[in-house]
Amino acid sequence: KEKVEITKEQWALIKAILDAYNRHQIPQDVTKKLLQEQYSAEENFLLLTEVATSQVQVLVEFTKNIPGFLSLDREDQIALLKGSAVEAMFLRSAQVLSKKMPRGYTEVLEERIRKSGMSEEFMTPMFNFYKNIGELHMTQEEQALLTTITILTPDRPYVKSHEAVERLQEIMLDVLRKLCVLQHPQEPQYFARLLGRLTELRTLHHYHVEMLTSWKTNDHKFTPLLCEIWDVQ
Ligand SMILES: Cc1cccc(C)c1Nc1c(-c2c(F)cccc2F)nc2cccc(C)n12
Repeated sequence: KEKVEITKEQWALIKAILDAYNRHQIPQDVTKKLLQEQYSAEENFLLLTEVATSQVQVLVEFTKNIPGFLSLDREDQIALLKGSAVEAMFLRSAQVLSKKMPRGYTEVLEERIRKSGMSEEFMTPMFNFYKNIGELHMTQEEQALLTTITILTPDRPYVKSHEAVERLQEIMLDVLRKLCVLQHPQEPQYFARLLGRLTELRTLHHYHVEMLTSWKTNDHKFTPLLCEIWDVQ
């Protein structure tokens, strides 16, 4: 039986990332609107655009608090954010949709997604992902670390110092691996299952690019921040 030891420094890292992850949540006024506004495809899409924009803002704040991230090359920081945003947002919305949020927020969000004029071919894999994440019953620490590992993916477009990002990601992977062994002793393959979700995220990322194009074609409006993060004209 492998003896797993999490060092003092690694506990401090876990705590810093978890605090940042919990500190940066979507503002109440945005989530309140989800419960109040009426249901039409247009209204649902508008609300999801607001939630998406808010999720990007929350993501940028969270990323700035990842230990070591601000020491990376400035342009690489931008490249990592642009390259990982939708994957981190899929993880964040999966966590919201899989746990029972207060006041039926989860059901309302799901309902609005299903009735926002999104094509079936994207809806199915997306809700499949949400179900797969839900079945993992990840702890808060695991969610925050998995999001951090997604952001610190070295092979995003335009990343120059590949090694510097890889080194940082490896530190996080080692912490997550140990945490999984300690928190899921009955499931030796749990860490591997978590990493398998990162592969699923890449597929959803490709679907998302197509979604953006089809929304654009149907003349859907985005906010300037969403246009900037996903290079939409
Ligand atoms: C907030 C939300 C939650 C679940 C599903 C969806 C479709 C959304 N909304 C959007 C997403 C998006 C995301 F924010 C998280 C996950 C996957 C995503 F497709 N991306 C975009 C891009 C332009 C406009 C919107 C409305 N939009």
